[in-house]
Amino acid sequence: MEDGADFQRRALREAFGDSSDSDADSPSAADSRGGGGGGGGERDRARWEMVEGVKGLWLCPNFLSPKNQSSLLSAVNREGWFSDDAHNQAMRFGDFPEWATELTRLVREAVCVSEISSRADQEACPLPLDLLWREPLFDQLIANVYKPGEGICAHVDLMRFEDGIAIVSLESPCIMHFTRPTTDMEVGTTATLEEDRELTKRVPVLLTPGSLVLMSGEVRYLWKHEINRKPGNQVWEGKEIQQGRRTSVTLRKLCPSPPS
Ligand SMILES: O=C(O)CCC(=O)C(=O)O
Ligand SMILES: [Fe+2]
Repeated sequence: MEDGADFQRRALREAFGDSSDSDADSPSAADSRGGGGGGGGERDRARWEMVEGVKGLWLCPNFLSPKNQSSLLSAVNREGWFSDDAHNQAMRFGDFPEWATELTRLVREAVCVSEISSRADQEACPLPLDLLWREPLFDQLIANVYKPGEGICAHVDLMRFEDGIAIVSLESPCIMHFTRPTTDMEVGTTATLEEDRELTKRVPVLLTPGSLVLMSGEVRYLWKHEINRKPGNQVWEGKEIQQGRRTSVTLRKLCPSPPS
């Protein structure tokens, strides 16, 4: 029997259908993934990987096709936020530019029309359904531009944002590290401080251009994330990643403000 989640997935798939009302400047559902060619309604499903050991962390490496990555990058650049070198971060609250509304729609679609990697629990969903169907899904965006060597310190996103955070990566690939500090309960359960430190988990995740990360629950509230692009810290499968400029778009939802 079809359960509620199956129904919602199917309904959304039908709603998006294979329409291809693509706008040259905004990523469109019709060719958001795959090789970026052809149109004709052919599109790969979003392929999701559950990051082992980090509850609530999901990676979709094929979220945007190369063509859609360049459309999104042009749309971000056209905002003029980064036209002078001194600026490397821009934020928008509430009123999203059209491309960000479209990007939000694509995130929802990628969760609904998806393929879960066989290692993951097939029932698992990259975003809990109550978050997936909230309106709006996101109302705050940050665009970040990083020069080679630049990154972001380990942090948990501010509590003024709700659960359910998305990060879209463009241009240079990078490794994001997730760390979960030892909880008070765990401290002292090992014989030595050295062993205590071992309990601190550190998980690297490769963010390739066009990928999407979703964080909810434990990873959003209990884990820190960090990008350290100083030499020696971006090593994947034994090789140092060649660094170029990296742009990211982070989408979040503000918590309702307390009544005044
Ligand atoms: O640039 C990124 O990939 C992450 C940005 C981030 O974590 C943040 O702005 O809170
Ligand atoms: Fe963050």
